[in-house]
Amino acid sequence: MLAPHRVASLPPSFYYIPNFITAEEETAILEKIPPSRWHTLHHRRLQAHPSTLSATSTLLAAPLPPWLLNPVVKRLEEYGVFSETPHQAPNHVLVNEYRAGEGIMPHEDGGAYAEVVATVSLGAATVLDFDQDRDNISAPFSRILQEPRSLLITIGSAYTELLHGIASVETDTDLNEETVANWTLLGEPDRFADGKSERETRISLTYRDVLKVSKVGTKLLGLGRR
Ligand SMILES: O=C(O)CCC(=O)C(=O)O
Ligand SMILES: [Fe+2]
Repeated sequence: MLAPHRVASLPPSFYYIPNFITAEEETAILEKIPPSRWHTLHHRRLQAHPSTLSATSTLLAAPLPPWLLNPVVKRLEEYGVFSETPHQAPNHVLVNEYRAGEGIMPHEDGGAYAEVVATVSLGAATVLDFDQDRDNISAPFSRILQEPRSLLITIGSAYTELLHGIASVETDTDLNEETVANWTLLGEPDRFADGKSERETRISLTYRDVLKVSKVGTKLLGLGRR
């Protein structure tokens, strides 16, 4: 079921699904994001559900909130996205908010998670850059354009071995079939016909399966929520 969505030009395995959720579902999720849970960083805000991982990259077992489960996790199940990870389902979601002009420095994600990452984009489009080494971050090895309501799935070592980042720009430029790996999979390529995409506030939901889960203490200490 995922095969038609494979980004053909890229190793190891990227899949891009435009309109993974509807505009109504997008609005409903955006309205449910709890304002009290934001951690403010230099150039973005983020929140982790059900909680931030411990220093040993362990997750305290707790369910994801309903607004993160429905419809996204149900639909991921239909596509079998997490069917081969240790818990056969995502157990952790990072919510990142970027305003126009904000991004995330090129980084690798480390080994806390199974090698399946599913990212839902809300609110606005952005461009994710992939690079093979830190000395060459000005010329991305590959770029993926993520439209609002789309799903990007990365399977394999891409997130742990490739640097990925989002440039801190107000406008993404030079977008075309040659420079954007998922161009032929876009839902509305005509919107980018002039090669440009203006940034607006984008919220991403990054679904992952954390490998180490601790069931101890969640009930006893009431730590399930943070
Ligand atoms: O917002 C995104 O799409 C990327 C987020 C990311 O790379 C991360 O949180 O590690
Ligand atoms: Fe990352």
